[in-house]
Amino acid sequence: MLGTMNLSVEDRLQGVDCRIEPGKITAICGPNGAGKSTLLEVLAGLLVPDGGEVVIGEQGLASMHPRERARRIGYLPQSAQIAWDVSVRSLVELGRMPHGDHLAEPVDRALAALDLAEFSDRRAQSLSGGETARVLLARVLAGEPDWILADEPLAALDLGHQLSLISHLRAAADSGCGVVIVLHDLAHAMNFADRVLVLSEGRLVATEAPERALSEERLRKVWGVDARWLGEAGARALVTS
Ligand SMILES: Nc1ncnc2c1ncn2[C@@H]1O[C@H](COP(=O)(O)OP(=O)(O)OP(=O)(O)O)[C@@H](O)[C@H]1O
Repeated sequence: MLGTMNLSVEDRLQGVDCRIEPGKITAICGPNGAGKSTLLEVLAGLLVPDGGEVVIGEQGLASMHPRERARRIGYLPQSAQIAWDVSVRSLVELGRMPHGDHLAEPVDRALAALDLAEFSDRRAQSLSGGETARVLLARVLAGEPDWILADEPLAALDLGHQLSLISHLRAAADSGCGVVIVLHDLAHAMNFADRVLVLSEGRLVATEAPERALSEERLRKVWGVDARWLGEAGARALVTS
């Protein structure tokens, strides 16, 4: 379990209590500035809250050794860029650093999962935005963390790679990993997440199954949008009119 108790960060998050389960995909949704990235950074241990705490299993995140934290949590920031002039494979291998080993198998698996085997020898800095996003996620997967925390991982991907990425995140969740993703695309959250946390102005206003968390009434209240869900469970589309 990854959870927070009475978390606060300046005027960005207030009194956030959440409990996130392993083996599931949890989406964090909310309007711009609601505090989604802030919550993810705090969950990853990259931002120290002003109040409250983050717990992972039975342990407070603050008391965990940084190497242990890096082994347990793989974090993918929003719009990340690659600063090193190295090959794609070398970059993905950096995911093994917290383990202090050079195991090839998890690196090969991560490269294959993200359709990157043919890019292995390319210079990482020569990739397109979407390819870069896939390489950075492959680095996270190569570390085989218990938790994957990803901020808008679908944003730079074309539709085919979005769906492929979602299926790999689902496979990670099915193998017991807890997957937490910030998503602006509410249809993706509705169709692919097991739980949805909704943030509004720094407060958590829902932690529920997607159908309830993203009800039409909540879209009106939180996003200020009149929209309707069409289609069947698992294949919903959001229309505005
Ligand atoms: N480093 C920072 N210092 C102070 N305030 C910040 C900082 N980063 C973000 N904020 C503010 O905190 C609030 C929450 O920001 P955050 O990035 O968590 O929102 P978000 O929900 O992820 O937004 P978006 O959908 O636009 O990415 C915003 O009002 C933002 O301006």
